[in-house]
Amino acid sequence: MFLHKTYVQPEDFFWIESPKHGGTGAQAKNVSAFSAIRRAAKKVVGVFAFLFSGQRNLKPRECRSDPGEISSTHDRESTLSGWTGYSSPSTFGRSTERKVSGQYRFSGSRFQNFGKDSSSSSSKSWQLGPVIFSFVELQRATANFALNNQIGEGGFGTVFKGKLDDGTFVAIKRARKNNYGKSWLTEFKNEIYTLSKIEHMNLVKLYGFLEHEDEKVIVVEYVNNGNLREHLDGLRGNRLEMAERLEIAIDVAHALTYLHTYTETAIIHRDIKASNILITDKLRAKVADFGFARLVSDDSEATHISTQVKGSAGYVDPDYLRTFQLTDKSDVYSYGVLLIELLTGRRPIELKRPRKDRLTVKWALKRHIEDEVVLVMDPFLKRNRAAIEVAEKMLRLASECVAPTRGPRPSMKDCVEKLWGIRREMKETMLCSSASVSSSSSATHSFLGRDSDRFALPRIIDDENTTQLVSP
Ligand SMILES: Nc1ncnc2c1ncn2[C@@H]1O[C@H](COP(=O)(O)OP(=O)(O)OP(=O)(O)O)[C@@H](O)[C@H]1O
Repeated sequence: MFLHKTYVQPEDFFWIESPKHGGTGAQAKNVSAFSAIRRAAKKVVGVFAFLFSGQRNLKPRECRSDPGEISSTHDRESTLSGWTGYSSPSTFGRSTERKVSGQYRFSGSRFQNFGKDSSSSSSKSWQLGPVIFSFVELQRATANFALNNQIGEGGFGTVFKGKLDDGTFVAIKRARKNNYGKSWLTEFKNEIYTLSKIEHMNLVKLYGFLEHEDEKVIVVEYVNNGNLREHLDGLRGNRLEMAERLEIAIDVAHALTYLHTYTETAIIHRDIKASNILITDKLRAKVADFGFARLVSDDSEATHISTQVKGSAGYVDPDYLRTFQLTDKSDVYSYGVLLIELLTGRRPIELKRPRKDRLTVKWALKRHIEDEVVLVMDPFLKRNRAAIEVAEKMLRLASECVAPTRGPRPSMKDCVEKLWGIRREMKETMLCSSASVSSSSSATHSFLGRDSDRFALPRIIDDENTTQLVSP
């Protein structure tokens, strides 16, 4: 419960930890629900004031107003809470190649969500919107940032697993202290701002942050089963099966479609890669790490934004590298690389391989042209008919995504539709194979749903259709 915590006064633009509010005393616990709600509202105002500081001197009251500015998007956003994958037909087919807005805009809808949720006095305050944590609280959550709570390391800093006072597990991203350049600070604010605007089951949720003296910390939803790269490397138990890889591909495609098409302001992630795809215990995917993300305005005239190139080696769109023009199709390129990574198990760049095989995309596409898809498949994947068919179709889709120029690349929404088609066909193939196997022999088959909440896929244990594993 955080309603007793420090709240930003509306007139403040920067949060300063105040001992007067920082404790967990009985007095604080006794605040009425009404005053708690008001204080939490002020705190949300403060979060956004913090984000806007240095960009424009925005008074909190102004955040709420400007109905003209928000009216076109508000209805859409309000229909999106609890989004499950498909919605907002009005946006079907609209171009998502839009230009970056000059200033970040705040729609005000978060206040409305806040008002709605706050009727429950038992709700956790981060559910009402991002909150500002105290350092003491985060120290408590991580046993003073103990080494054994460390779960990751990235360009930004160190990631810790933490347990908040209310029992919620969180991931706490603590910035490296010698890191504080201008662009780094932008990355920090960017991640908070972008995450605060989004809500989707395939994207990590922002709970709050801390900016106090030289401490910069982001607190997000904890995703408990490592990242995709760890799964492909076999560091997380069983290797992923083809059906599981396909589910992950669909989850990531949903997340990107949401970001490109259904958010109030379109968002380009800019750093899609396997280590930024977090995996749940049910083997579902959540996209993380919005440090490089860019918001784009809804100007249908604009086709791109010009920006300094950001991203990770092997995943960056060559068209973006060449032109410095960023569009949502740059995410589509990275997504194509990710599809190939899912199929092959290889990293995009593998320096230990012979020169001609080092660039995985090039290597895989050559095999695709030569009709040797089975040789591209991760050696740990079963080679049954259904899996090979999925590999062929996924590779075809990946080859479209990694087209050298952005024009012919599909949108993420197109990818979602194609992937659902692949999934449907895989299910049919599996059912056919399963039926023919059981009628011609006593081969066993079972219906397992280890991977998915969606619905169980048949998993053929019999390997009658297995082709010989040929090492590439
Ligand atoms: N919400 C989370 N839940 C669980 N683990 C996480 C979470 N966020 C990050 N991690 C773990 O920490 C690792 C590093 O995450 P982080 O987002 O800091 O990487 P990064 O800074 O983007 O790295 P890079 O700069 O190389 O892109 C992830 O690969 C993941 O294993």
